[in-house]
Amino acid sequence: MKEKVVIEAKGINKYFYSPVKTQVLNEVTFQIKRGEFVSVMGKSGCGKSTLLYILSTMDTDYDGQLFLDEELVTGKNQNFLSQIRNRKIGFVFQFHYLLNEFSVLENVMIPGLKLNQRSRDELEHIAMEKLKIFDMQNHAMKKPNQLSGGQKQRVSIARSLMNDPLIIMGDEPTGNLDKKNSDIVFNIFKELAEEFHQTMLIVTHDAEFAKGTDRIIEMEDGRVLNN
Ligand SMILES: Nc1ncnc2c1ncn2[C@@H]1O[C@H](COP(=O)(O)OP(=O)(O)OP(=O)(O)O)[C@@H](O)[C@H]1O
Repeated sequence: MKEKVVIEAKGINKYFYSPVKTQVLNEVTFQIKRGEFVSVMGKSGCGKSTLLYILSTMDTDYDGQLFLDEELVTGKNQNFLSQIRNRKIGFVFQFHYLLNEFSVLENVMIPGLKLNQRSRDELEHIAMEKLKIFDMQNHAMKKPNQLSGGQKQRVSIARSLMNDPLIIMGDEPTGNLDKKNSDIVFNIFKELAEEFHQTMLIVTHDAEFAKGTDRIIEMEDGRVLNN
């Protein structure tokens, strides 16, 4: 069976204008198919985060075309784009952005509230199921600041799964962790790839992490070297 193309970037160019016009992405073109676990690597400043902002529809100021789930998203209005983000994309960042005033369970539920369709009971049930995947159900009632760094990152990944996203995008998800916790987090991503066929695009400096993914997109000076 031919796998669906989940992300397609076609000739993406991006410029920043301060202090002078500088091209930071140069004809970026690639496809990611369903179930692929892909990492993006390249030296600091080569454009990885800039690319991720565009792919996640947060930055709309670029030339070229972006298709998500075989639908053109370039040029669509903010309302449409926020729907796409909430329904189709799960985010995992270097710093977890969990909210300390809410419990672990409530933090995982937050992306679910944005879809506005399910009752609180349903959302709690789904969030608990997501925590169970990572063996974090016994921490559900704690506050994030009562968890270790690795546990916080597991909660962030559980949160990214809340709306069963088509794709998970990560920006340095192991960047702030020691070796032991990086390995734990990598194994979680690997499990999502193998057991759930989850499509994932992860920006990383961690060569060991990247080696374990299905494919590495290498960037240099705003270009993709291998597509
Ligand atoms: N808002 C901005 N205005 C001007 N230049 C910017 C802006 N944001 C990023 N840049 C420049 O664009 C280039 C790409 O930055 P980007 O953050 O995408 O790199 P990166 O590969 O993610 O780097 P790192 O690995 O250090 O996070 C860099 O030269 C950076 O200085």
